[in-house]
Amino acid sequence: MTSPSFPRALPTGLRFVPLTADDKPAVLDLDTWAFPGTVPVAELEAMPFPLTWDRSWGVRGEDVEDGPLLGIHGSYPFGAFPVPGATVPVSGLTWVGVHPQARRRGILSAMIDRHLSDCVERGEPVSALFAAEPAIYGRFGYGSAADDIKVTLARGAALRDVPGSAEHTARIEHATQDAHGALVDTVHRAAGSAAGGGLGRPGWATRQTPELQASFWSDPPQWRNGGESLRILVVERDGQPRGYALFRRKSVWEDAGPRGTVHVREAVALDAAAAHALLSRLLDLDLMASVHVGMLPTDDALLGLLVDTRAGERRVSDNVWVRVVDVPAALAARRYAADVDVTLAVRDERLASNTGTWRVRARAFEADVHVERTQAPADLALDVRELGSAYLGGRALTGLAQAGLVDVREAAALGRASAAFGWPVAPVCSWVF
Ligand SMILES: CC(=O)SCCNC(=O)CCNC(=O)[C@H](O)C(C)(C)COP(=O)(O)OP(=O)(O)OC[C@H]1O[C@@H](n2cnc3c(N)ncnc32)[C@H](O)[C@@H]1OP(=O)(O)O
Repeated sequence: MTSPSFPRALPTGLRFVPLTADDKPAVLDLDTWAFPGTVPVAELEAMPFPLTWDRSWGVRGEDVEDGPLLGIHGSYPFGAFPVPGATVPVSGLTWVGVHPQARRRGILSAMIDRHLSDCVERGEPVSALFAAEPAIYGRFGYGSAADDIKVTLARGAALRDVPGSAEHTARIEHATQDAHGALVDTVHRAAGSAAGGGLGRPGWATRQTPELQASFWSDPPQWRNGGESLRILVVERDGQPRGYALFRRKSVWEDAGPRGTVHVREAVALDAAAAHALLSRLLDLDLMASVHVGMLPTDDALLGLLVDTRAGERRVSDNVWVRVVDVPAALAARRYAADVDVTLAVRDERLASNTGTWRVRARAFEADVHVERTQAPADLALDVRELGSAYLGGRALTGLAQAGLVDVREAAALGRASAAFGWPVAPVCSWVF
């Protein structure tokens, strides 16, 4: 891989500084400037911290030895991030913040170039993120690559019968990393790789570092939003865990009586019977009137269990965004859902080594993928942002073309390429990084 051609420099008078654990108070201070909140920095300092320090950068004045930071960003090392039919090293961009007094001077632009350059150096052909605001990242070549569904169901919402559900036992416990970390990890990974009969769910990132694990499981009262401490519902069959839901209940009392709410942070099941066993119990908790389940894939089993397919309120949100950093490496690393032989003219304003026409050849679902630069005419032309949108198989090239985001030069190629770049399992990440 080659270095980015146009790394943008920081505004005059500013410099990048590598961050260490000693910078934690300054990082938290900047973060609370960027993301206003009510929890004092001193209390945040006592909480587990998710960043990997040697992948984290700050921005300071050139003549300031330490003191306040003006910008920060970091990345998580997702060494095995699921993409269609494979895993790829992905750099999860995170904790991006710029002090309000320093905004719109180009600090983020320089931080992104630094990040992309770090990805290139580390051999991470793809970067992914959750976007705070959708208007920010497209200009840097990130494309929205997946959706998730948040659903609110009334207590007792009717579910279809599923054979085998009654054979599950359930336990409800205080959720802790010590007691449940290994179980949750095992079931979470298994659900990702078993999806689609073993095709795997793209985007299904696992919490790969000890820092991410500790942060995921920490449950400080300040983050509970009036709810109880974190609980876990585990459903088991023949003594083996088959699904879990991490949740908290929130008491609400109105004149008419109890109207409590159940907030499910992550619900994962290995098959339809386990999903039924899980959801039927969540929908039957005393004193609760509704159940909010967040960050489900658009093809999730829980949604398919409802008798009334219009039951509840559903909200679709953008989930992970993808930035292809190294086009040939990224395209060769995934598999394709149909035989394909297509030429793509890719534009990338930040990483010139990606710009050009690429021929992609693959057989359906096979690992033997060929990607090479070509002088042949392009069938389709697109920005690297749209390539990122299509990369996990969740956004059809046909739809992007209809929106004018893919330029179709060879009409017959569009449908074939779209079928190949798609994937039978909807991409999603079940937690925000
Ligand atoms: C992966 C994550 O961590 S997501 C979290 C992102 N962080 C936040 O949302 C916290 C609050 N916001 C901030 O900290 C800052 O405003 C940031 C990080 C979003 C932007 O930082 P800045 O240093 O102001 O960005 P910068 O000056 O480099 O702007 C680059 C371009 O993006 C545009 N831009 C930046 N932020 C936004 C935004 N929120 N909405 C729309 N456009 C934006 C700028 O207008 C500029 O456009 P131009 O190139 O046409 O002039």
